[in-house]
Amino acid sequence: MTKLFASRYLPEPADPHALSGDPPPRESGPVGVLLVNLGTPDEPTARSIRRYLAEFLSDPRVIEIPQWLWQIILRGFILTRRPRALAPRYKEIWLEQGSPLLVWSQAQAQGVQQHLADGGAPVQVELGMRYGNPSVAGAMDRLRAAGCERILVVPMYPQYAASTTATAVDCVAAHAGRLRNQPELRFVKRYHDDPGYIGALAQQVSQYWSLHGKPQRLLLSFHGLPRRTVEQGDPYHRDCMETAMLLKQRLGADAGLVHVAFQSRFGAEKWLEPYTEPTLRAWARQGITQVDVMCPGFLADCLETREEIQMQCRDAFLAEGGRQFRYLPCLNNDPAWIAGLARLVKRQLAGWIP
Ligand SMILES: C=CC1=C(C)c2cc3[nH]c(cc4nc(cc5[nH]c(cc1n2)c(C)c5CCC(=O)O)C(CCC(=O)O)=C4C)c(C)c3C=C
Ligand SMILES: [Fe+2]
Ligand SMILES: [Fe+2]
Repeated sequence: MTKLFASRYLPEPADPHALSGDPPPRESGPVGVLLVNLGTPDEPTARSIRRYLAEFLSDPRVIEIPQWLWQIILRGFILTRRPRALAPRYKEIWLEQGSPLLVWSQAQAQGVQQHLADGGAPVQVELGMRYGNPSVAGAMDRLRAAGCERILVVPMYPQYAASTTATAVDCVAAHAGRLRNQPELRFVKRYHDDPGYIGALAQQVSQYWSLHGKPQRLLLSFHGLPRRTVEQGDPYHRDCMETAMLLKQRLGADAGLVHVAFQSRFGAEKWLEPYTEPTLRAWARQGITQVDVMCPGFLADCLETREEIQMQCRDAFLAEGGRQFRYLPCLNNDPAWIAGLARLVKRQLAGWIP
């Protein structure tokens, strides 16, 4: 019977004491921490970008229109043009070690691992990408192979959204669904108000201002979402506004200095407003000449921050008469942020580590 059918589950490492009547005490492995980020192309080439976008944009959590219709549009129009248009934009931001999103996410995983190891916690940290490499399934398998019976999943999005956080949870659950011997799983939902996160953002801004002076306005640019998804119950907009309010409070900023906008609109539908680039253009036309822009929802610099904000939005602001556009980088490997993330992870591991 067993030889006739392949198992529907993935093979497990054999337990040498299975079926023994008197097994020795179990050896406890480390606790696993799985940081999940979005993913990025392997190379800044049209071919690699096409593979990435095909996976990303086929996720029904990201594009909610019926798949039969969407796949016609995606395969017939988007994947035939967009990858070639994006390749030079990715090339401009590519780092020696690879895509910035991957490089910074790896640095964050290593940094948290180091902090927890220094604190004596028996923890193994892995990075998994929702789309592309290194995959979530591969990262979970590495943790299982290291003996992790418990895994804390931390989506690398401080503000919860169905198209980012929930799809990361789905992806972990889908892999767990292929396992016979599942690990115990915990998921972090959001940390948009976490003191370590807000403190690291505030410190970055205030240090910059004490060195270079304040601008007329600081724009906090968050990734957008279709407005409809928020009307249907996605809590993302409120999370963003709460982050902005807390950051404003921590900065002790004067009224009118800090503003919020939403970037990276995709498609014809209405997205969350105000939109980042039109806001910057309008400000320049109204006579605002100095702006600082930061993207607090992105923990790592990537195409959407380096190219869309630092290059495209800068050009738009200057073209309309703006004089000084300063982009404040994402938290990346900022030591205050890495320490804050390690504290957050430790808190979430309560009961799992001493
Ligand atoms: C089309 C729908 C999209 C939704 C909804 C969306 C939400 C969303 N995305 C991020 C973070 C990132 N997005 C990135 C790139 C990117 N995003 C979309 C589309 C949606 N995003 C596309 C098509 C792309 C690829 C680039 C492009 O074609 O314009 C990235 C950068 C990846 C990189 O390689 O550098 C990030 C990060 C969030 C946080 C979010 C919802 C809150
Ligand atoms: Fe996006
Ligand atoms: Fe974009």
